[in-house]
Amino acid sequence: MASSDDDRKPGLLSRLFGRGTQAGEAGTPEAAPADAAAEPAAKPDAEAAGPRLTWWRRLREGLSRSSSALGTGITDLFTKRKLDQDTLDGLEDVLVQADLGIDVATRIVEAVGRNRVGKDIAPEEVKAILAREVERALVPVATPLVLDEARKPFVILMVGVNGAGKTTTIGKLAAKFRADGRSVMLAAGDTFRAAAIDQLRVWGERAGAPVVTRPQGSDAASLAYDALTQARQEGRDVLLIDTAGRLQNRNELMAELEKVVRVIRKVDASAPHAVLLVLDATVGQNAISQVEIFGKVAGITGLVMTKLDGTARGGILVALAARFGLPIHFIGVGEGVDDLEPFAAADFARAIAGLD
Ligand SMILES: Nc1nc2c(ncn2[C@@H]2O[C@H](COP(=O)(O)OP(=O)(O)OP(=O)(O)O)[C@@H](O)[C@H]2O)c(=O)[nH]1
Repeated sequence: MASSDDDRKPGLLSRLFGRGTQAGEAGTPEAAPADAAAEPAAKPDAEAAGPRLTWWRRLREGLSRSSSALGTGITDLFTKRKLDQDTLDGLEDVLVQADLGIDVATRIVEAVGRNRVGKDIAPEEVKAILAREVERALVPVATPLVLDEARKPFVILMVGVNGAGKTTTIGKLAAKFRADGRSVMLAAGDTFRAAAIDQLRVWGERAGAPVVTRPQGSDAASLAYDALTQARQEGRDVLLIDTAGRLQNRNELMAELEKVVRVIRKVDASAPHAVLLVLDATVGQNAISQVEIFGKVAGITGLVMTKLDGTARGGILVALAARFGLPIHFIGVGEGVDDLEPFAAADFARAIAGLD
């Protein structure tokens, strides 16, 4: 059953989540779950007390582990040294270790080496070239998620491995869509984990979006079917469907995901209108096989990369962009509601290169 929240109160949402408020004012849901993972908007005390960080600062700080790994490698190589082949080889190693992928690494090394061998080159100059080449690789995939108003509801299916951040991302997206004045419904399709259902309920309450749930262990496909039927009847703008995390090598679970897609299409042959693969940046190269396999099973239309704040391997996003060319819609740099933003190529490139 959907909860009976009044979901047409964007004012409430802006009070709870709106930009320009203190993070610490983010409101406490009445039914706070016991599960720690179900406290999505909690912010560190220091941040709650201080002025809100702008997205740029959060991005810059979130990517600091990746940028300092790159920055240290570059500084060590390029300080007070004329550029030679050894330095360029060393640079390639640093870039590959930062998970940028061999194609982009080669392009950056070529760009740094062009007309500069035997000359002085400062680390800052290398970082600027790095930022420029990374941006060039990312521009084609930095595509916003466009909600087609003709689809009512616009159905978004969230897929990914366990713990990638699907439920949290749904909560953050629901808050964004509500802040834009859209009517949103959530479907707690992760029927394996009771905590995931509770977690989604809390996010739904916060965002003012009713959450369709079934008891733990229920059939995820039939829940998705019911949720879409209900969202249609109620004229919702957006339906976000959570799914249980599954490893890409577990065939039976992947088959279940196919079933969810098939069943959704019985209600609306054009649905799902977006299938977003949520990728945890900390997994590094494993993200590549996740994109390949989820792409085959569920027909991914776009990517969301989370936990860029928890890793030095943020470069994986660049490798994925170069390899698959799939749209990257959003990136996450923390657990709070404001820690997810549309993906912008230039900002990401400057942040990972450690430039201000
Ligand atoms: N640091 C950080 N943590 C995040 C981010 N996004 C999600 N998380 C955390 O990652 C953990 C897992 O997130 P969930 O949303 O429960 O992941 P899930 O994919 O729904 O997990 P399953 O239900 O097991 O499939 C939670 O503790 C989230 O708060 C992020 O961008 N940065």
